[in-house]
Amino acid sequence: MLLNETAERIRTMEIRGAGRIARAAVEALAGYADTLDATDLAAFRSGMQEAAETLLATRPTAVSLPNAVHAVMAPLSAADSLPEARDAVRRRADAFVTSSLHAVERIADIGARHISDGDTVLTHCNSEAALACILEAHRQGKDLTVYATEVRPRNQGHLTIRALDDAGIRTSFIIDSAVRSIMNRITLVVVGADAITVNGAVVNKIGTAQIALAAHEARTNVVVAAETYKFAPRTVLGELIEIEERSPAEVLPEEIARTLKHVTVRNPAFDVTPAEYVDLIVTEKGAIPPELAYTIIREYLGWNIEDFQRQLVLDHRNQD
Ligand SMILES: O=P(O)(O)OC[C@H]1O[C@H](OP(=O)(O)O)[C@H](O)[C@@H]1O
Repeated sequence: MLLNETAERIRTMEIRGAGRIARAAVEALAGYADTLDATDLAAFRSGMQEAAETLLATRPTAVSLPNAVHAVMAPLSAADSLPEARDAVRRRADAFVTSSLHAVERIADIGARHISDGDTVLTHCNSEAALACILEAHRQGKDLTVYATEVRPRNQGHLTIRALDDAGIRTSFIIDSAVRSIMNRITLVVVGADAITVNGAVVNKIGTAQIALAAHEARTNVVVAAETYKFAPRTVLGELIEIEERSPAEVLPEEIARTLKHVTVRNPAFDVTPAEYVDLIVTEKGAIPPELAYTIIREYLGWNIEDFQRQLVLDHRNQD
C-alpha cells in the first residue's frame, strides 16, 4: 500500500488500535524505501525522513507509532551506502512486525494467568492485546463472562463483541455510562493502552479513567495489556502525551451542531489513568506494577538516562 494511503487510513481510523497502527506504519515505510527514487544516500535519508513525518502526523497519542518509526529509521544514520540503507529499513520493518505479533502472543499467555475461572471481566474499546488475554483464558477452558462497552463515538465496542461472540464467550454489551452501575458484578477490568508514561500512568481510550476510578472504588483490579513499545521514552524528559482531539462531527451531526450558537462539541479521544488506579501492566517481558514503567523504558526500549541527557543538550542547543 502507498505511504500516503496508509497515512490517510490511519488518520480516518480505518486502520486503528495502537499495535496495528505501528505495524501498518513500518510496513508503509518499508514499501516506500523499496520504491523511493533517490540518487544518493543523502536524498534517500531525507525522503525517508519526510515519509516518517507524514506517518507521525496522522495521530498524536499512540506512542507505538513514533516508537515503531524510530525502530525502522534508527539504522539510517549509520548506513554507508544507499543499498545498505534500503536493506536496513526493510529488515528493521520486518523484525518489528514479527516481534509485535509475537509480543501480543506472549501478552496473551501472561495475561491469561491473571484471569481466573469464573471471572466477570470488563473491557473497554477494542484492544488487540487486552482481547488476546481474554481469548487465551477462554481457550484454556476458564469460564468467563465479559462486559464490553459501546465506546462512543466510534463504537469500537462493536468490533469487540463480534470477536467475543465468534469465540463463543458469554458477553453483555453496555453503554459507556453504565459502567459504574454494573461494576459490583465485575471481578476484573482488562484494557489496552495507547501510551504508558514513565510514572506508570496509562493513556487509553476516552472513558478508561472513569472505569478505573469506578473499579478502584469497588476494589476491583485493573489490568492493562501493553507491548513494551507502548511505553513513552520521552516522558522521562517530562514531556506530556498529547491527547488527540478528533472532529466534533464524530460526536454530533454537523446539521445539528450548526443550529447551536453557544455549544462547542469536544471530542478528546483518550484520557489518562493515574498509576494508583492500575494494579498490573502485562507486557511481553512479564507483568509489572505501574511503578516499574521506567525499567521497561530503560531495559527494553534501549533508552537510558544518558540518551535523555544528550537529547536535552541537543534540544537546548536547537532553542538557542
Ligand atoms: O494496540 P491495541 O491493544 O490493539 O489497542 C490499544 C488501544 O488503541 C485504541 O485506540 P484507537 O481505537 O485507535 O483510538 C484503543 O484505545 C485501544 O485500547
